Amino acid sequence: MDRIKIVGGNELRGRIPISGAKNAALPLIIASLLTDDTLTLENVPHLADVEQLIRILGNHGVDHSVNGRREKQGELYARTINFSARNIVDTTAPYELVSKMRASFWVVGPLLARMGEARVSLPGGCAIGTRPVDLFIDGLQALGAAIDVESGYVIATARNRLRGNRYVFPKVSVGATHVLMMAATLARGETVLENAAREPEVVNLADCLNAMGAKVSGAGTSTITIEGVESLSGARHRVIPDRIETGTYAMAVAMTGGDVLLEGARPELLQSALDVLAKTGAEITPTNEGIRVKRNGAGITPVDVVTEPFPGFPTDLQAQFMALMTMAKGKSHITETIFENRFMHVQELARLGAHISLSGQTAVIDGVSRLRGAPVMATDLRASVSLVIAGLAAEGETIVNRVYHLDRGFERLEEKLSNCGAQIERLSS
Ligand SMILES: CC(=O)N[C@H]1[C@@H](OP(=O)(O)OP(=O)(O)OC[C@H]2O[C@@H](n3ccc(=O)[nH]c3=O)[C@H](O)[C@@H]2O)O[C@H](CO)[C@@H](O)[C@@H]1O
Ligand SMILES: C=C(OP(=O)(O)O)C(=O)O
Repeated sequence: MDRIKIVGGNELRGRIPISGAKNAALPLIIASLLTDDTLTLENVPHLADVEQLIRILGNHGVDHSVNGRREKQGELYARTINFSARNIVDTTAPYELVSKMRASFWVVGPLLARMGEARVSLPGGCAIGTRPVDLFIDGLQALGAAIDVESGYVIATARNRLRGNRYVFPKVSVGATHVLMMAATLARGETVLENAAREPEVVNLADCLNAMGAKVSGAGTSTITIEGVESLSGARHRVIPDRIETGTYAMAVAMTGGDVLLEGARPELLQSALDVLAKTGAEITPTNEGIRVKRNGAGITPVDVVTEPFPGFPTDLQAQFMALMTMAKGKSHITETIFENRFMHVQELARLGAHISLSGQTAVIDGVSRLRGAPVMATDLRASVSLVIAGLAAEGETIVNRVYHLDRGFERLEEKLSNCGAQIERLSS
């Protein structure tokens, strides 16, 4: 299994190109199931989750072709991928494929809306909480679907087309918002989703659906209205830059010190996180090319954060921010409100010398003046990258095990960081 070796202590200086967002690309790829025309997606990142989803869609009969730029002998990046779901040959998404990734469950919406049936395994994904699917089931039932859960599969049918309805989410859910929005595009009549997720990825999906001929309004607010249409067409659409990757590298610079331009990053996608970073003492400057992050000399000021749905501080940056706070000049509190088990990085950061105690859903971090490298291991994607950030600032060598978590969500991580002066390499075994 591959590992990442980091020798910490170098400042980061240079430019980091921000990739297309994993969490935007995944629902957009799934939206290709809604039409028998070609959906062309630009700026699709090369990530394990994307490749896995393409395999899952292939199983349903979706063809794809890839174009992109190639750097040296490496993989294609900044890819444009054409998806064609002309013939859907199978409406079952099997356990072997779906159990590896949460978002693959979302095929349930388009398959049901277009084919009138879907049989989808209950999902897997990052081990950060129980992650039930009750809101998907409730919401699809509100649109007229009949749903059974049998032997680990959700079996959904809507023989006479889904029917538009009003559905109020009892809790904000990004995934359930994506799925109900996609399903409602082909339903009979109007659907109104209230207490919907307002994440930029929801807006990106709504824009794509509208380019395909859907009638979606209000995405980005908590009320989304969808007027169902008979069918959708093909379109060409661009994946937004990854706000979590942006925030991750911004926190890395805030931690190591230095000066980096995050190319192509868009500040409005992560304003709350940038505001918090500015309070820690980092200098954040939006430019025509992206976001410039700088920290020279001065130490890191402790700041308290609470994770919240967008536009609040994102749970997907909680672990990275905790890494930064381990070296702050004093005590900070981080409260996780989205997932009940998203503190797996705490004990690993402690291996590097961090002082963190847990009190329910709040971590209390007592900043230390230095971290020391150590072998560490993480159980999920963002926790893994928090260990990379800490390793970049720690003295000596850090080995991060279970790199496959990182490969799910960070494109060319070692290359992007080493181009800015980090000593980081992948050890293949
Ligand atoms: C691929 C992708 O985009 N993943 C993101 C998505 O995950 P995902 O879409 O899975 O997250 P949700 O927004 O659905 O989860 C929010 C909360 O709602 C709960 N819930 C969700 C659905 C449901 O049926 N019942 C229920 O109780 C979840 O357990 C969690 O406590 O949004 C999360 C919250 O911003 C991010 O951390 C993930 O990176
Ligand atoms: C939790 C994440 O992904 P997933 O929802 O696919 O598990 C993430 O991207 O941080």
